[in-house]
Amino acid sequence: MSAAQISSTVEASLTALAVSLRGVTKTYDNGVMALGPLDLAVCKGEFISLLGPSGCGKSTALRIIAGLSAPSSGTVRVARHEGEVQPGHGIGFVFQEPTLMPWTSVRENVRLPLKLGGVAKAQGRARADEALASVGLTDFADAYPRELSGGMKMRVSLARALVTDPDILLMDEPFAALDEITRFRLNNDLLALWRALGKTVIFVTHSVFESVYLSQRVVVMTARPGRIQADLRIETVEPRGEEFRTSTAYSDYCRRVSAALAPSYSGQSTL
Ligand SMILES: Nc1ncnc2c1ncn2[C@@H]1O[C@H](COP(=O)(O)OP(=O)(O)OP(=O)(O)O)[C@@H](O)[C@H]1O
Repeated sequence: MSAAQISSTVEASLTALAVSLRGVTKTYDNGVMALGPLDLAVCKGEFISLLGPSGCGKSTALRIIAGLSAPSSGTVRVARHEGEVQPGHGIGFVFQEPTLMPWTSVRENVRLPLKLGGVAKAQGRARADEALASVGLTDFADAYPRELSGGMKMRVSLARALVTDPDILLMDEPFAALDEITRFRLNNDLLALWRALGKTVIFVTHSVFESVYLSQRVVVMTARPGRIQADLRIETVEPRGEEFRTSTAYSDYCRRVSAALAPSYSGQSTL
């Protein structure tokens, strides 16, 4: 292969990446070494889960990708469909807590990022309604957060993250506080949205089962400072559904991910 061919191959593989972290470390002001060095590459349109013991730096990694926190060293690259941008741009973030404003309607909660971005009210309301439709909450646009169940609040939070049409969705244990039936339903709805919208998703979870069910890749992190312990590809027939959740392939993957996680909790505690 000629030098020109090699360089165009390298360029093509870089443009296919949504997120790339190289040698990223994070040491907080209190001296806690939270992360790294962490190397992680996520392709455009990929759905990956980050799994690891409590305190290993999963949220820190998401915050760095979102541009909410600066790495102590290393490089972070984030790309939108049309090219590279600063960390934080073209990104939607869903937190574990829905963090809705209780004094205003569901529609106004979802419109907030557009309002902050200066989008005109009528246009913002139309886009908020579209985002609410995508999460099945059209009939609740005028409701107040106190009138919603936990699962519905999380759907609103997801709609608020989608309303700016980000290419990358960062999700930090979004379903951890929900009961199992609601969680399974939201897992299925999230997969349907991901297939329909073609977003890149980086999903933090403590659940081996959830990570295997949702992701194309499960990235297992070591105990703090978090590094990559294992990177497992989950290959199965798409679209996924209850057939996959109850299959032997699913339990085999869960066993493999659990085995990859074991060194993180069988060593000395860093909690
Ligand atoms: N702002 C901060 N200042 C100081 N230390 C911090 C800060 N944020 C996080 N840490 C520490 O950094 C480490 C990693 O935290 P982080 O929240 O990223 O881990 P995590 O893997 O997401 O944890 P969990 O799974 O419990 O949510 C922890 O030891 C935490 O106490």
